[in-house]
Amino acid sequence: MGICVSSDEKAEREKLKKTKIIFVIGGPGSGKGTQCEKIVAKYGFTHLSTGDLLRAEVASNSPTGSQIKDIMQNGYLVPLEIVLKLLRNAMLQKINTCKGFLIDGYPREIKQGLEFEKMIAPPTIVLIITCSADTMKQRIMKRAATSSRADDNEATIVNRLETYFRSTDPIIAYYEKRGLLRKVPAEGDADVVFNECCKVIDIIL
Ligand SMILES: Nc1ccn([C@@H]2O[C@H](COP(=O)(O)OP(=O)(O)OP(=O)(O)O)[C@@H](O)[C@H]2O)c(=O)n1
Ligand SMILES: Nc1nc2c(ncn2[C@@H]2O[C@H](COP(=O)(O)OP(=O)(O)O)[C@@H](O)[C@H]2O)c(=O)[nH]1
Ligand SMILES: [Mg+2]
Repeated sequence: MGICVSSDEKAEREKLKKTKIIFVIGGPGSGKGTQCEKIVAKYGFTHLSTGDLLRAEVASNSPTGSQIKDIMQNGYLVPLEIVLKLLRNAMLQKINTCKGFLIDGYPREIKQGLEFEKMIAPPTIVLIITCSADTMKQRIMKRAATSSRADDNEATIVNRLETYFRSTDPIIAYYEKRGLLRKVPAEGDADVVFNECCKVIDIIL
């Protein structure tokens, strides 16, 4: 028996396939959010941070929110169906007006990336922002002073870094092999990092 796909759904899929999609990955505190903000200002892309979508879900006190609250507070990964559903809905809300998507903090494991391709579309490129664990730690501790994020504390940072380093090597290898990976070193000043991001983005426009 064939699967019935409505014409609306087909149209949605087609639109998503035509849109530019940039995955922005990098460790906690590497500067993903900062660079995305700059990219939005220059290129008019739509920025969707998976972390922000999940935090909004927790703040809404929905059943899903209470299911994921502790996972996030401890720095572990949320089940991928939950992340993907929130992401797809957010993309569909913007699909008619957006010039392209920056998907910040996604994928966290290869499986998240594969499911995204099945449900949505392949990414145009994968931008990885890289700096040392020490730099990430310092940046998060600085952000912690003003962020009021439940996971911006020393104990959770250790877990977040561990989760990141454990899952990222396979992601890098996977997208590198497909020729989609673009590496931007991020030890320096945010404006210098942005210059490098622009070089990568200008090529896909
Ligand atoms: N694709 C994603 C994105 C986020 N998370 C969960 O949401 C938390 C916060 O994600 P994010 O805001 O992206 O935080 P960090 O990776 O720590 O990055 P940063 O603080 O640098 O933005 C993660 O620790 C994880 O529990 C997840 O499970 N899957
Ligand atoms: N020196 C420097 N600091 C940065 C850079 N990018 C971000 N920061 C700082 O590091 C902290 C974390 O940045 P954020 O964009 O939230 O990183 P994310 O966790 O990867 O989204 C913020 O307080 C920023 O001010 C950078 O390129 N250079
Ligand atoms: Mg962020």
